[in-house]
Amino acid sequence: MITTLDHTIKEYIQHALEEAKQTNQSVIVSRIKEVDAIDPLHFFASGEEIYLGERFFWSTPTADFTMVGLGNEFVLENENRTPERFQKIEKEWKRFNKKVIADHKKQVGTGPLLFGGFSFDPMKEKDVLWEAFAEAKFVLPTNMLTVFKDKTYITINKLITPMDNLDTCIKHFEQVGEQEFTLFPYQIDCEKGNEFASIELKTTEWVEAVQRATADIRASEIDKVVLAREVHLEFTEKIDPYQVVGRLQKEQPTSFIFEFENGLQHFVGATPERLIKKEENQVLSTCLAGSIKRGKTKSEDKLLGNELLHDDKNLIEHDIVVKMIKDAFEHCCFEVSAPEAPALLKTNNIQHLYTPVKGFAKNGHTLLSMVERLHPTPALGGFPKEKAIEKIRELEPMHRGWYAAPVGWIDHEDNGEFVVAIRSGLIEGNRAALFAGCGIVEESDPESEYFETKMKLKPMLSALGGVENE
Ligand SMILES: C=C(O[C@H]1C=CC=C(C(=O)O)[C@@H]1O)C(=O)O
Ligand SMILES: [Mg+2]
Repeated sequence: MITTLDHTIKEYIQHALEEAKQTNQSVIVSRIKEVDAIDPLHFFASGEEIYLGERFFWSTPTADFTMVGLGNEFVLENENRTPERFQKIEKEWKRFNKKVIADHKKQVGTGPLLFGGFSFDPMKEKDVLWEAFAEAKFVLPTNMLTVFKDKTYITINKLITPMDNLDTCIKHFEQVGEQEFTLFPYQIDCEKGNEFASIELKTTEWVEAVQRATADIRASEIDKVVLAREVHLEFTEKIDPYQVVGRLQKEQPTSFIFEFENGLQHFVGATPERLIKKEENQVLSTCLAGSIKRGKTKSEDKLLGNELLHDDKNLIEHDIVVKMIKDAFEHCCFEVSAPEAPALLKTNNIQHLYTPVKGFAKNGHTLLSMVERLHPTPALGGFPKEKAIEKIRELEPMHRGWYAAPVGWIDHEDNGEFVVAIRSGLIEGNRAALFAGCGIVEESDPESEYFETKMKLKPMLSALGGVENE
């Protein structure tokens, strides 16, 4: 389906091209259209032929906000091993002049925006699994679907360079009519499970690492450290990414679902943990740490929740996170507020202690500067921050890559949202590596922490086809 651009849009593109030529700087032109409802998973699948390896999927809890990107119009990435990796993305993004053509009033999450993420620890030597993932990588999607409540939008982006010619630019916007995406006949079978061939658990090394960590905490080297383990799975057939995302959406409605394609590898997960959300100068973070299983009945579930709310070990684990996030907010926000005591946040497989922290960003404190300050919170790293990261490097028998690191989006007005990429896995062909970690404090018992990682692996295991024996 080819849409014909009307006169004013053509003129708009022409002006952008003239500007690019005059200033010798590329200009981003972003055309947003409100359209009839499109199913996000179908839109995602419709990009398979042309955009495989260059797609992303994002939805917030209860799926009231979903974004799907198809095609990398351009990529900003760096291998900086210092905090500069955050600033560099922000600086490069700000450098582009952005022009927005819209036929409706402004809607956050449409128009020019970057989607991507960072690695957990850029100082850790790369390993084979994560070799292709940069320390920071963000993409401007060529086509993007945004669904907010009952409204659906399509954004088409183009990086117009001084070398471009007008006809190709106009064609770019003409060729991608929203109709094409609705007609894709893909059927997503969320019921069908994958048949799994083998599983590698790496249990012993991890339990030993937890024992060493508790000894170091007792020796007052550190207050808390989060240690993670990985599980490797192999299936008899290629894993279907739509099935995984579809099942995560269905089974984890209280989590953020994310999928980021990096060539043949897909980093995917369902995390309940928001790192930061910024809308104008309003900012919101969540402290999520301290865990217990779900009950089999309503009353057992309630009892377990109450036990968690009063459990000293879990409260210590949680309070360390609240203190750090509040301190970070005090530095860059005014009117910082948080409830006195944690509440419960329940996902399908686990319940957590939960404290939201709110504030208003002071002038000059941008979304990525706050991501930099917060990462990693003690829910993913530990406390004190630098010592905890060193401990993880020393004790953890794996490479985290993008696991437990910030993944999310940022628009051209510094609005956006980042989560921490936990309850996640890296998928390639018929293989998956899944990750789960636990906050280790002085009172931690390796056996119960191991059990906790098993609960945290369940969302991804189930989405992959319901392997029960992990
Ligand atoms: C590090 C993970 O979870 C963190 C988030 C919530 C609760 C946690 C805990 O109770 O240990 C962890 O700090 C993970 O799921 O891999
Ligand atoms: Mg825990």
